[in-house]
Amino acid sequence: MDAEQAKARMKQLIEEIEEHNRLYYEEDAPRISDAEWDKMMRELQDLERRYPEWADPNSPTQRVGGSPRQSLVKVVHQLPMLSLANAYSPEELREFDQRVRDVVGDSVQYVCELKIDGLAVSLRYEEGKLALGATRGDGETGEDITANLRTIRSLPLQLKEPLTLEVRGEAYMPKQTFLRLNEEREAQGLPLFANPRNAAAGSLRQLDPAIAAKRGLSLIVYQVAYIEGRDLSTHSQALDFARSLGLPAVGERRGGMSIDEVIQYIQDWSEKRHTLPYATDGMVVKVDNFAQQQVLGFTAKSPRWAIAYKYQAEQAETQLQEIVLHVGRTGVVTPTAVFHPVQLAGTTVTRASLHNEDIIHARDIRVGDWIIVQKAGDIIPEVVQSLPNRRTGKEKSFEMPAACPECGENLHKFAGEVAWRCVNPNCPALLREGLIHFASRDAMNIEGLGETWVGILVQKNLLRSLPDIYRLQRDALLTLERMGEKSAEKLLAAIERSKNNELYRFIFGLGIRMVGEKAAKTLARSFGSLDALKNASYEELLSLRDIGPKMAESIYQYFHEAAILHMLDDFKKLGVWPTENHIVTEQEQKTPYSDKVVVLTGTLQSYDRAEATRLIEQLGGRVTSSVSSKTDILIAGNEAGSKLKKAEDIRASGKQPHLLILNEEQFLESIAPYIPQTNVRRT
Ligand SMILES: NC(=O)c1ccc[n+]([C@@H]2O[C@H](COP(=O)([O-])OP(=O)(O)OC[C@H]3O[C@@H](n4cnc5c(N)ncnc54)[C@H](O)[C@@H]3O)[C@@H](O)[C@H]2O)c1
Ligand SMILES: [Zn+2]
Repeated sequence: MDAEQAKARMKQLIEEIEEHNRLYYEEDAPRISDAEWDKMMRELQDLERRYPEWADPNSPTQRVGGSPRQSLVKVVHQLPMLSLANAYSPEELREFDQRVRDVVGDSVQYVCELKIDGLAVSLRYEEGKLALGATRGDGETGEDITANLRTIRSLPLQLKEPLTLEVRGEAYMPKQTFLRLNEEREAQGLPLFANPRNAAAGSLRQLDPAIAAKRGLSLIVYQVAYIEGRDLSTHSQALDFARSLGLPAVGERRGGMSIDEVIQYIQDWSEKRHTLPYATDGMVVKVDNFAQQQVLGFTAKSPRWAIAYKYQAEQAETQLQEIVLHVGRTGVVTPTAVFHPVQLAGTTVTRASLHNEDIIHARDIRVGDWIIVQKAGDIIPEVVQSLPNRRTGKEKSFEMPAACPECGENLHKFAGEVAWRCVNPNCPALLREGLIHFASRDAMNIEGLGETWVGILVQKNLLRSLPDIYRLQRDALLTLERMGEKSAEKLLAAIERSKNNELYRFIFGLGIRMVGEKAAKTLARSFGSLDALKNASYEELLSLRDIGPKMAESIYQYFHEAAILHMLDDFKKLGVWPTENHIVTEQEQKTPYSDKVVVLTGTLQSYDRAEATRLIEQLGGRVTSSVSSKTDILIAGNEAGSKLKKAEDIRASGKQPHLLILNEEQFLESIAPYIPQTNVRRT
């Protein structure tokens, strides 16, 4: 490669890496595997080393993470939050050790800690109380996620001593929780998270703490950045002290090691780590002594006193036996690879989702092929590639059938989608999955009506639609094998009880495409009844908080389908027609903002400008940008300046004596009765 080619390649790599960083750090939805990303990054680092004259000072090799999300309040870190340099082999660890000893001498001792795959957060306690929690962001500026972090049970809100300090840690989603979350999302037809790290990041970086609270996140503290009035001399000591204060300091750790011992320790954990409840992707090696750390210092991107050893994703070769198809609740037909059992990251694996037809063809995967499988993020099995040179000629290319494997109707592919769907509303697969979802805990919560009984009841023709649940009779149930008197009564009682459910549960249970629990709550609160929701226009739907054009379209279409309207009639006749008690609509209820002219100034901690604007508009107000005698309400956040002054002047001058000036707290109070409860705090 000549210099010109190298220059072009570097530019191309930077562009690609930046796009993937955006998807990964800002959207929490990576499109390539970590291994692929690491490879690009290494190539770029290598080129920059060989052609320093072309190296871009703003290259992703010189920067940490991504930009903070616009909708969240930004936090400037008092001490920057950095990334870690990586090592992929014992040789690279020895090189690291050499660099360290060149600077601080041979007395150095290392601490090793398992590297949990989550997201870095910084936590500030003031006089023992949790005061601020933030994401890493770009290392300099992160996002305020205090409200979400408060919902993590392993995190103390109050330390055992009233100290002011800052610690860093990894917020993560345990493996089981992650798998369950993705199962739920799949059932709801929502996009899946690629790995626990993205799931944890996605949960913490959104605006509703109620959602974070439900996501079962956990946290481990791996660094004490600062403690007021304490002299600690080693990292190990600092973590022990953090633990004594009640902080969940990292437990899988060992100190006092030479580099040989470090390499052995890493080896010892390479298999054992799979038995931990959380996903790990490496081992962090740190110089223990703070004075030595200080001498070593930092690069722009990472400390020179630490390095992350990354474990290779475990891979295995096996033979693909068949590709089976599963029809989900939304009708999406997903191909799954079934192969000879292999051991991967501590479990026996026999299947892996192939996601869709395009992926199968892009990776040229044929039935009968030898394939390489691995666990992505060491959790979800995936087929990496086929091994074409081991083919015998008997392998068969996969072809998506034209008809649904469950009902035989033609499958459809919608514009812009890669998935094939069964759109037959009477497809037994759709019916079965739909019933399971309707009865599930977060929807109508009908205890006893799980996968097994739904399967049986559908098979026996006792359930042919959702409303059929409310037509089940005791006698019919008792004809079923393994259904005793007691269970039948319990089931019928649970069904009866569900008639009194909140409206949102019913809306969520309907399984409208893209409508998750949160959107269902918004719809319930905004429309108050199914009759109103049924008749909502596309524009009305679109005007709601959290509902974008695609979702609005999906809801609108749903309620304009004859079969659906027929089904809703059925529900109504059966007395299943929940309504919302606290309806909020502009027409029915005047709010403090109805017909008011409102100006926002300064920064609010709870909402960004766009959101606050939308809220006020939903409550009937009109938001303008400048203060005048027509202004009715001024909402003044932190650092409110000239507009606040002008409003005070106008009020004092008598031109608009009723001009109301609210600080953030008063603003929150004024809107609280009209928005869904979001202040979920542990008690
Ligand atoms: N697939 C993609 O598109 C894509 C894009 C960008 C980044 N990535 C992945 O992200 C990685 C880079 O991200 P990064 O900069 O966050 O680096 P990193 O995750 O490799 O290492 C730094 C992080 O490790 C974490 N950590 C866990 N345990 C720790 C401990 N005991 N001590 C110190 N830190 C600990 C901290 O959160 C710290 O910020 C890449 O290796 C790549 O795998 C993937
Ligand atoms: Zn079908």
